[in-house]
Amino acid sequence: MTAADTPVVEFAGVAKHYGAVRAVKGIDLTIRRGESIALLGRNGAGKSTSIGILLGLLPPSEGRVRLFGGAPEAAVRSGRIGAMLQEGALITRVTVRELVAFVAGTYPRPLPVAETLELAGLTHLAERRADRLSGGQAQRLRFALAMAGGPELVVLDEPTAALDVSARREFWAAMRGYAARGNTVLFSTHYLEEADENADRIVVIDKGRKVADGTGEEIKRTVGGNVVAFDLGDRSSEGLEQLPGVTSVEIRRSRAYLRSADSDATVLALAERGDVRNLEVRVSRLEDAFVALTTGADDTDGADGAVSADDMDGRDGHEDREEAMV
Ligand SMILES: Nc1ncnc2c1ncn2[C@@H]1O[C@H](COP(=O)(O)OP(=O)(O)OP(=O)(O)O)[C@@H](O)[C@H]1O
Repeated sequence: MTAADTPVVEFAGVAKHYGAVRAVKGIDLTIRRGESIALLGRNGAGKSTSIGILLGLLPPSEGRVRLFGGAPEAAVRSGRIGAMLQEGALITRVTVRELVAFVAGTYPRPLPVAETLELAGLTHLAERRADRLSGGQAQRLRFALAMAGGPELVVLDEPTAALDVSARREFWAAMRGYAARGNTVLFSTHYLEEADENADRIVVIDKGRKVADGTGEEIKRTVGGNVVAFDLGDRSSEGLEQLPGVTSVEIRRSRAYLRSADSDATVLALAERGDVRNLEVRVSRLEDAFVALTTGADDTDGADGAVSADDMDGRDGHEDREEAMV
C-alpha cells in the first residue's frame, strides 16, 4: 500500500466504557483521503467519545485506532490533524489575524495566514478583535484556527450547534472550500440536512454502534421507498398490504399510510380501487431513514420501520427540512 492509499482514519472494533456506561460498542470505520464524513446521531449516541478517541484524547477500552497508518498522538503532534471541539474559548484583546498567525506559528507546515483567513471567510474581519465577533464569525475563527496548521484532516465536533441558519450556511461554505482542496473532513452533527448537504458519506451512530454508513441516497434507500397516504373514510383497509410495492401499512384517524418500494405502482392500484381521496405521495427523506435506523434495537416503538402519521405531517418546506434535528 502506498502512503496515498493509507486510510486517513481506521477504527477497528473500537469500544469505550466509562465505568458501567458503554458509550461506544465496537465501531469499525475507514475514512479515505479527501472524503467528507458526517457522524450523525442523537444526544449521547457516542459521537464526542468517538472523536475524543480518534484524536488520541481518550484511550479506547477495546480495539485499535490508526491515523495515517500510525498512532493518533503522532499524527496530532506532527500537525496533520486540526480539531474544533465543542468548547473552545477564544483569546481576547487580539485581532483575528494575530490569533490565526499565532496559532499557525506553532505548527511545522502552516497554511499562509491570508489563505486561512480567506478560506474561513474572515478576510474582511482580519483586523477585528476576536472577542467582538458574532457567534457565526467566532465559529469560523475557531475553524480558521483548526486549519491554521495546514492539517490534512480536520475534525469538527458539532461545529454549528449554536448557529442560526445563515451563520450555518456561511460556516459550511468555508468548510467545503477547505474540503475542495483535497483535504479530509470529519464532522459530527444532529442536523440531518447538514449531513446530507455537506458530507460525501454519512455514518449514523446510535447507542454506541454504527447503524448505517453510506451516501445520503443510500441511507434513504434503506427505509424502502416512499410514503403514499390517502383518506380511507369508512372504507375497509383490507388488502392494502397486498398492493404492488407496499411494504407496510398503518391506519391513523381514518387515513392510510403505505410505505411503498414502488409508489407509482401503488398509486395506480389504489386508483383502480377508487381509493384516491386526498392522495399524497412523499419521497423518503433522510429523516425517515434515521428514525427507522435509530428507534429499533433497544426501543420498542417503530422498530418495524412502519411509517407513522407524524412522518407525513407538514414538513415539506425546505426551511423545515433544514431545521430537522435528530
Ligand atoms: N466522562 C464520562 N463519564 C461517564 N459517562 C460519559 C462520559 N462522557 C460521556 N459519557 C456518556 O457516554 C455516552 C456517549 O456520550 P457522547 O458525549 O459521546 O455522545 P454524543 O453523541 O457526542 O452526544 P451529544 O450529541 O450530546 O454531544 C452518553 O451516555 C454519555 O452520558
